[in-house]
Amino acid sequence: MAHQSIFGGPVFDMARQQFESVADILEIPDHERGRLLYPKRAMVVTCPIIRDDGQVAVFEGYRVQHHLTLGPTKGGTRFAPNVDIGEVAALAVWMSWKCALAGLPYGGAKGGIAVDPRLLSRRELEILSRRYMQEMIPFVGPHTDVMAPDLGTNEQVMAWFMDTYSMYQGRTVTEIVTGKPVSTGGTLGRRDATGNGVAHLIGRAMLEMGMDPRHATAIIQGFGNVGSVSATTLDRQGVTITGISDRTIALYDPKGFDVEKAAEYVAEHGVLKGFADQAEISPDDLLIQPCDILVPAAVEQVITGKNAGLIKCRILAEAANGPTTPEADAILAQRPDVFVIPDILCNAGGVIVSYFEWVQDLQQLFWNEDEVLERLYQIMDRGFDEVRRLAARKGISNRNAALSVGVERVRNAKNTRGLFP
Ligand SMILES: NC(=O)C1=CN([C@@H]2O[C@H](COP(=O)(O)OP(=O)(O)OC[C@H]3O[C@@H](n4cnc5c(N)ncnc54)[C@H](O)[C@@H]3O)[C@@H](O)[C@H]2O)C=CC1
Ligand SMILES: O=C(O)CCC(=O)C(=O)O
Repeated sequence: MAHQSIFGGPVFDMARQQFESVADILEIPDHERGRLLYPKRAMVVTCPIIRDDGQVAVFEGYRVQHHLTLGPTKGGTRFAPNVDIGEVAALAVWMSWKCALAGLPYGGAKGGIAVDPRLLSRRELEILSRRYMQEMIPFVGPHTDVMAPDLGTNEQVMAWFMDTYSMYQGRTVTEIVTGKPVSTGGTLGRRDATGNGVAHLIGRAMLEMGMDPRHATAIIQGFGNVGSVSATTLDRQGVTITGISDRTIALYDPKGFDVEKAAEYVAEHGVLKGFADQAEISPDDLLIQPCDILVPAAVEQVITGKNAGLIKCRILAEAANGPTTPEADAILAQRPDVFVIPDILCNAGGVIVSYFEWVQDLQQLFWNEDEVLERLYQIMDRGFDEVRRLAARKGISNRNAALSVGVERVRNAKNTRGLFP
């Protein structure tokens, strides 16, 4: 970039550093780098709503479309208090490499509203969701940009997005968002897809390392959609879940937790606090307890230069986007005892099944759950094999291998289309 970009901040800086490392490995010339890294389009909207007490509150919303070279852009929408344009841009960049690694015909996008959804009533949440989609209408479309759930959003929010867009069009447009309830054009298998995919690839890593799930322990940070499904799926495979946490509490018990019960508790109370408070541990300490599998499934930048040397897992399965900083990566590069399943590979199950949902909505032809799962695992296995082969051949980390495949696919498509696609 010839001038200071508006895309900055610690999370975008991470995406930029990762990209530069991989661009060096791939020997991408300088003149191609800015075009590959910086987002194509970004939108900032102001969403006013009338609160239940009659006061007007104003929230800022964002949507960043990273590249449109391979098809529409795709990615989730995040409702969280500290969302900003830099974070959303980084998440959009990661979506691009993730979709390309999985071979999906999409560029990456991400959106969000700077709001704590837990502080809104259901009515306020609905109005804000609808207002955000209304503001985004000129910017999105089933062949332009297709939203999905992310941190702080869920199937219900997707249903409101779809309904708002459809009312504007005067017809039902289910293919405008994915991650919808099955009753309104959603696909079987999407709700559990990300966590299922995470558990599937942990299974692949355990197989490669000769580990028996029945003798393995796991610690999961974050107990929302992705964390709770990863935990319950691993539990069903025989893994003992010795640590769980959310934003309210971290719990550790070497004997293991009944994670089905924990999920029921969270479904009823919204948070883990109160579930097994006698096992409370500090959130920082949870991450450095001995375990075979550590699954960050919450927010960015939790494995850092400070704790990367202290974590005691054999598998680090990045269910969250961007949980590991470049400083931590440098430390992990000196730790062959830790097998990293990088985020763009590990959590790709969500967008892969979103792609299936979009295809089904476009065709109005719906698949059964076995078909969804079979195709999901096929794509995830292909990605895992590709990453492991490239990492071995080039002697690079799994993260650099995964990013190399994604970045190179986008680069090839851009170069084949020409300079101004
Ligand atoms: N929902 C999806 O399909 C996908 C989500 N992801 C990523 O997975 C991660 C989690 O997303 P979801 O489960 O959908 O969100 P969610 O909103 O359903 O759950 C988030 C969980 O993390 C906890 N949490 C938040 N801040 C925390 C902190 N500082 N420490 C510990 N726990 C914290 C929350 O209390 C909650 O339990 C995010 O990084 C998201 O980008 C990635 C791919 C797809
Ligand atoms: O399902 C999707 O389209 C995107 C999910 C997502 O936001 C992610 O993979 O980070």
